[in-house]
Amino acid sequence: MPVIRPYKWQIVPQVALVIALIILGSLAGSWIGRLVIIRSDRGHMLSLSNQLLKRADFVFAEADTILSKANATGFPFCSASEIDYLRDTLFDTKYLKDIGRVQDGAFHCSAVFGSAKPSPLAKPDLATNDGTLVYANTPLAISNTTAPIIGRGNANVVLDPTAFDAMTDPNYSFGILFKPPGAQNPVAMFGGLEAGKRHEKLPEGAGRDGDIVFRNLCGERACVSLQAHVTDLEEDAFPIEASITGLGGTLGGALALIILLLQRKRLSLGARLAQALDKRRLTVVYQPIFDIGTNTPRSAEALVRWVDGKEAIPPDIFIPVAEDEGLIKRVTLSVLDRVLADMTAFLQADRTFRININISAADLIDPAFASALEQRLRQANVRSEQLGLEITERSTANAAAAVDAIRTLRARGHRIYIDDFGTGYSSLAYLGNLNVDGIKIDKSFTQTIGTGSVTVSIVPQIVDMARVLNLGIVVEGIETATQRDYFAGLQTPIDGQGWFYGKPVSAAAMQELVQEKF
Ligand SMILES: Nc1nc2c(ncn2[C@@H]2O[C@H](COP(=O)(O)O[C@H]3[C@@H](O)[C@H](n4cnc5c(=O)[nH]c(N)nc54)O[C@@H]3COP(=O)(O)O)[C@@H](O)[C@H]2O)c(=O)[nH]1
Repeated sequence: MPVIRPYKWQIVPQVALVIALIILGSLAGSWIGRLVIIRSDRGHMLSLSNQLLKRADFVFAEADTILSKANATGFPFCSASEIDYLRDTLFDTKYLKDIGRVQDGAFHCSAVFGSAKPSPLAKPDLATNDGTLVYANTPLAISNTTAPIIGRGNANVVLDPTAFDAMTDPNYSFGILFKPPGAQNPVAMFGGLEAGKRHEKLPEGAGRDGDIVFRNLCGERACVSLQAHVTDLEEDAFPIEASITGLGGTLGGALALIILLLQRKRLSLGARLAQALDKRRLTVVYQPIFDIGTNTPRSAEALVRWVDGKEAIPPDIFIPVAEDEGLIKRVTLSVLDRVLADMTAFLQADRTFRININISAADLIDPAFASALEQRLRQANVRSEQLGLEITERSTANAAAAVDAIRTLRARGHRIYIDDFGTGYSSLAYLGNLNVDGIKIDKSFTQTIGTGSVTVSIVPQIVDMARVLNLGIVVEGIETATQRDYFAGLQTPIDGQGWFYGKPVSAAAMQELVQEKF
């Protein structure tokens, strides 16, 4: 009987499972959330730095073009017509605030100021060999702001200090650096990051340094340095991470509930089976086994059936439950009881006929099993030779115990067959040591016959080896005449079982079929 534990001892592991899966789900969710966020941050940094670089290259290219134009206006220096020309030119630019004319280190006129009193130019932050002068942050006369200025020859241009404002992101700081041809180091012109500061590992690179993640990249005329504090990114991503963590926890909890429901269903199947056994509700059908050569029935396999209310529960489902719940020995004996109730008279009338029942590993190694069989058979006046036992390869895993048990059962007169042969791990040599009477070749081999499958090619080898080891052969799952003919052609005594000979039927129908064939 299954051990029924008190309710409180059943509930503790269930609650523990739910909590464990919620925690595991949350941890997995948090881990996935962080991965998603890191990936999305990386993607965002890459795209933002590319956009900034594109804009920077455009701004500096525009400055370069306009400087060339301003140096070659063709008008008299700072004349009204030159100033008009500069104004027209400025009007067409996108990121310039002014175009000025300079001479002998002094500013003379510009598009915005017109003609002015010459004023000396400040000291540039960078002067290159080709005469480019770079002013990173120059106070503007027309407003309180500062702006970057680039000069060359007798002209200079004021760059729009807001050129990158539309691209700012509160979580990221950037620096836009101008890299004139021939300059050793670029000069920071826009953005909060200044040239030469930590993390500006220019020219190229991306990575993490302490709390800071950075990405630096350079184009033709400009370099971009983009950085963010990991803590800011994490803070910003917190709602997403929390949602994914919550989702993970919920999925973990749902999984735990599904496991518990399935477990409960399985447990309740066990309880229902125990009840069916108490009320003797299991029945048996019989499938005849024929001598393929003579086409005569020699034995039959008893197959258990369980109809619970209106639901027919297949043995594939309830036998494993019976094995797990410690009910399998009761199932086996109840099958035997049913076989004896159905077949005793028939077996007494034909002492050569045999019924096979399926037994499990637990039956095989149970020292009381052989006696339980003997007692029932004696009472019914049925010979041990008339009850065959089918065991699976799995149930012989404990080889030493299996060998002993098989020896005992054979000594009492039972024939022992290895069922579903070929689906497990045992070789024919291993079967030689087990000392069984025969093998039942699994129906999966039979079904490949006539299909050209390579699996067919090992069937003759199995048959030959079985012959060498003096093992009886039963082929399962014969459904067609082609399959039957194939085995008949192997010129060795083989028994066959399958729908071709007859489906599993009631005891009365099976007896009728056998009597018809004799
Ligand atoms: N421990 C016990 N196991 C048992 C018992 N009764 C059955 N079983 C095992 O359950 C598995 C499924 O059995 P079942 O649904 O009864 O299927 C059997 C046949 O109906 C089926 N079969 C027979 N001929 C054919 C065929 O031509 N084609 C085809 N597709 N199927 C066919 O095969 C099953 C018989 O298999 P086997 O036992 O390997 O000979 C099954 O593993 C049973 O063993 C029980 O009382 N105790």
